[in-house]
Amino acid sequence: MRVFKFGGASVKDAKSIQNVADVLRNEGTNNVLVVISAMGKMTNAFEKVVHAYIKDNGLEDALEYVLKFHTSIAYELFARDHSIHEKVTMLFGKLSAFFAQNKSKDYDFIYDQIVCFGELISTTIVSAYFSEIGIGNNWLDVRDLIRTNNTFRAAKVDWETTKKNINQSIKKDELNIVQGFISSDGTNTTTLGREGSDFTAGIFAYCLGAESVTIWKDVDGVLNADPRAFDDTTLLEQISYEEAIEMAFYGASVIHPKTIKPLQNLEIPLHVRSFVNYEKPGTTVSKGKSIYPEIPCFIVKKNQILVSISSLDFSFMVENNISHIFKRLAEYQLKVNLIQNSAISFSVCVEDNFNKFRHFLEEMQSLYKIDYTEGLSLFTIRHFNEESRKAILKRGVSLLTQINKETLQITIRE
Ligand SMILES: Nc1ncnc2c1ncn2[C@@H]1O[C@H](COP(=O)(O)OP(=O)(O)O)[C@@H](O)[C@H]1O
Ligand SMILES: N[C@@H](CC(=O)OP(=O)(O)O)C(=O)O
Repeated sequence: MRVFKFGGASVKDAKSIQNVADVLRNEGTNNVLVVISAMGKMTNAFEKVVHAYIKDNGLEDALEYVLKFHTSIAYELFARDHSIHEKVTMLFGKLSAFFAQNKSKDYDFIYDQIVCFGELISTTIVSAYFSEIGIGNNWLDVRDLIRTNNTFRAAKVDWETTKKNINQSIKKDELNIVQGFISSDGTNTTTLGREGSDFTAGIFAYCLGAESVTIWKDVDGVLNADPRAFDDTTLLEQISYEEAIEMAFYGASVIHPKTIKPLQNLEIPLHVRSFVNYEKPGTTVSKGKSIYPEIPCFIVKKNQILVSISSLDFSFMVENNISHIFKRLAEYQLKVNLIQNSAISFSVCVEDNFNKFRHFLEEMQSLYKIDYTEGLSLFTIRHFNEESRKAILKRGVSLLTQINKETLQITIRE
């Protein structure tokens, strides 16, 4: 069986959904399982519904936006009297029923019960469209298949139950359609973490012992840099699982990091291909050659804060105070991207995704001498050479550099 994953960008409007059908016709639909994400940026839009519901402010507008988005796509794809419109209305009815019945104040629980509708609606529309144009398919509710614990928004997979469920339900000689990102603890909906649909594809491939996984993208494959941040990019034809994990670790946003391990365990090749130029082979991630062509790869992380911490009495920064600092960094959910230590100062480059840096600072300033610079970019170059290093240094003032065997990292004020 082949597993395909179509992300939000591939189903962002009616035309894109028609294009997905073209891709499948070209690839063949027998013995295929398709994982589909919410359309376009709909998960972000459903997050706004969550905030509005919790704050009890603006819920109607937030809902109206997602409803209009989906209904207009459905009206473009189907006749006015098609049963899909009723199905979409029913799904929104289920969401309203949740608002009416919910008594929980647990943010993460509420989040999962709401955002899951992005994937439920997208797969319902895509499945109906495929049926309409003669592509028979088997729509499945992935919540009956992927079993997790109840850590809402970051659920952990129960692999044994999931494998059993999947192998009992998937029709191997048909086109199966499932939702990415969402799952269940047996009672309630859970989610696997933002951008988790790639991981869903990895879960299915592992449980089915699939022949391959293909992630269909709006780019030709894995490039040596994000084309949104770099002008000249080159397609990587082949990378190893380890290289893909390294790239994801440093922040390349092209493949979700959790996807690789289950595939590597069974040596299932992962293809990253273009849903626009679908005749092209794209990138293959598999066992073997680390990277081909062997060129420097660039990863950039914006909005970094470089913090330099030294003791107030000029004593050395050693185990006891560094361990204390790390404990606090974890408590304030500051993501550490780079660490450098010298005798009296300890530097970290962090990301403040939860707006907690100010609180961290307040606490630390009473204990240590702190210098910090905000608004930096952290550039990582895998397989660096002198030319690539110079190219990055041209982008601004370098504040901190670190070199590992294959990897150069530079914090820059652009
Ligand atoms: N190294 C890279 N190679 C290819 N694309 C990359 C890379 N790094 C970042 N990207 C970006 O990832 C985008 C595709 O991811 P995304 O929009 O999240 O797709 P999806 O809708 O499938 O989740 C590309 O348009 C590209 O801008
Ligand atoms: N819709 C979810 C899951 C996902 O993976 O989406 P995408 O494939 O569009 O990145 C999200 O946006 O987080």
